[in-house]
Amino acid sequence: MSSHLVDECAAPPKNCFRLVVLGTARVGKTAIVSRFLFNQYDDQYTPTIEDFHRKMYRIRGEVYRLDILDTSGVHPFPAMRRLSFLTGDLFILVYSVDNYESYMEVMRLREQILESKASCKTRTAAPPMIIAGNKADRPESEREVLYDEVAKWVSTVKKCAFLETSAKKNGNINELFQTLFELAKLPPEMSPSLHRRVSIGDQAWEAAKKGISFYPRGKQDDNPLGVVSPHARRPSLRSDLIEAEAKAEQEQRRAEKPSIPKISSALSPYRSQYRSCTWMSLLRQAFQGLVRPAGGQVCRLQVQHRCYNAPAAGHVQVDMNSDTGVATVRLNRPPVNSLNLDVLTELSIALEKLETDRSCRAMVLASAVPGIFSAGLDIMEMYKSTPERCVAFWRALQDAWLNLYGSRLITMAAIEGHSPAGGCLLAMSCDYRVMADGKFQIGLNETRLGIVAPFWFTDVMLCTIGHRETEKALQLGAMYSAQQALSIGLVDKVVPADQVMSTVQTELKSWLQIPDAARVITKTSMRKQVLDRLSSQKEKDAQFFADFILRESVQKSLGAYIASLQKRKS
Ligand SMILES: CCCCC/C=C\CCCC/C=C/C(=O)SCCNC(=O)CCNC(=O)[C@H](O)C(C)(C)COP(=O)(O)OP(=O)(O)OC[C@H]1O[C@@H](n2cnc3c(N)ncnc32)[C@H](O)[C@@H]1OP(=O)(O)O
Repeated sequence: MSSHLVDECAAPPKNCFRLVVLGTARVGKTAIVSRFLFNQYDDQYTPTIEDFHRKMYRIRGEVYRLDILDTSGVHPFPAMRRLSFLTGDLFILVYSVDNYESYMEVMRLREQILESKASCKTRTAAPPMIIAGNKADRPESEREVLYDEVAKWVSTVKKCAFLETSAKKNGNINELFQTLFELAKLPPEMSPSLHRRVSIGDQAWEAAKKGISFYPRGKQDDNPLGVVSPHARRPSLRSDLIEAEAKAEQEQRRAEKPSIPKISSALSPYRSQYRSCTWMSLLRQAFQGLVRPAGGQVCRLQVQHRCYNAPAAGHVQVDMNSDTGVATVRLNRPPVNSLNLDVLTELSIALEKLETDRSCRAMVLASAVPGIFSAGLDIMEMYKSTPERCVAFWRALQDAWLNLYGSRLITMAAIEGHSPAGGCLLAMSCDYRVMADGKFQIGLNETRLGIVAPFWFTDVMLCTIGHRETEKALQLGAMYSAQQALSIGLVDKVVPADQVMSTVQTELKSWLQIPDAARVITKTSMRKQVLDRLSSQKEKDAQFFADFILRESVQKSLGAYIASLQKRKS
């Protein structure tokens, strides 16, 4: 490696770290990051959705990479938030000294991070954290959080430090990072005052990436230096997972755990259990601690790299048209787009990303599998499962639905095939539905499986077709043809299969003419009650689902239904 090369790719995994900054809105998270990276302070408050920064260092001949995730204070995106907990190596939790509630949120955040890390069995439980009591420049009369109270609490928690800071006055910002880096055993030179900041233009950065020295010819400079990447883009979920897995391997090696089974043999038994799961999805589940490989041991990761390098799973394909601001999201899990934990997680994240993409105004939900919109929830997720997996699965469904039903975007369902149960829920949760005429069916058929549609499925159907039709539809587990669905208002338009997409595009034109703000306020006010009803009892609902679905009688019904599906086929 050239001693002068500061290349994003040149940092070995052991030298790559992700710092996640969390806290409620308006506590100064972005201001702290901005001080650290650019020594700048902006008095204007602009809410952050999620900002990503990358700083590269060259320290004692080695290249280091620090990624910084500056998160949203209001957290409407639970999947993204959980991912930030899982992928963070070190954390800054920020509260404002004039806001006691923001301090309480910091205490909650710490618990949630530890919970996430503990659920991911390949990671160590307590990552290094520092608590920042920001806005310490505020007059004492406005102070709501006492220094001593926080110091006392922090003294009782592991791998945690505390400082009061002022991003505005640049008070203790350097110390904040220095203390955190020390706690995390990172090179002290990563602190702002201990390296030379290199301001680098795009061209120079490109030169550096090609290995061309950006120092004057012949001049040697071995002092530590740091450069903020001008092109930092948040890595994809897939890259996040690859990196997190690589880290987990390192941690494990460090812990010198003996006799780790090879992943290929360790995970083999699960391939029959989770039909048509890809290796990628199994790995993800293993990473989430939801699948325990044979012998209950943690998997070897060298092999995982090979698996990740295989074609991406891509159960949810997103195609963003930046000219029109319309994204097309296609479910892609042949043969029937059944919704398992993996698909639901991918869907949630895709929706969250579109939600934060300011250029996106509308979304078409469709299928990449001919003849199927979605066969609903993956029955295999509910059959002979464990309570923990059931809860995780249900949470993923809740999140995906909350993101879809609560989306600010214009959402349209292009139903080009069958759409039972969970598939019908997804379609009903959009603003408009176009369905293909012919043999395809749609409806909430849960009772036919011996299960019961949860209250939020019912609520959405009530809002779509009214009380009387819902009552009949749910009790009978009715499946409707496209024409029948049109007659009760379950879909808005029926057209020949090859015209579904073009009809959606035509309909979208009139929706796109409405000013977004007025439309979003209207949509929110219409949907808020239904969304709030689930949001306020997510955990209770997840637990209830797990208890219900694992009942012996329900399992028996599901078993019989699975057999009937297979019999019908043969
Ligand atoms: C008191 C309050 C209670 C609170 C909560 C309690 C309970 C929770 C309720 C949960 C709500 C549930 C929602 C759901 O979504 S349940 C899923 C319901 N879905 C279905 O019933 C669809 C069943 N499938 C079909 O009807 C057909 O497959 C089709 C969608 C019409 C497509 O037909 P076709 O193209 O002929 O395909 P095949 O039938 O041959 O299927 C291909 C293979 O796929 C398997 N399959 C089908 N659907 C599912 C599914 N949903 N999950 C998993 N696997 C599925 C099918 O068995 C075939 O497999 P094989 O090739 O191995 O035989």
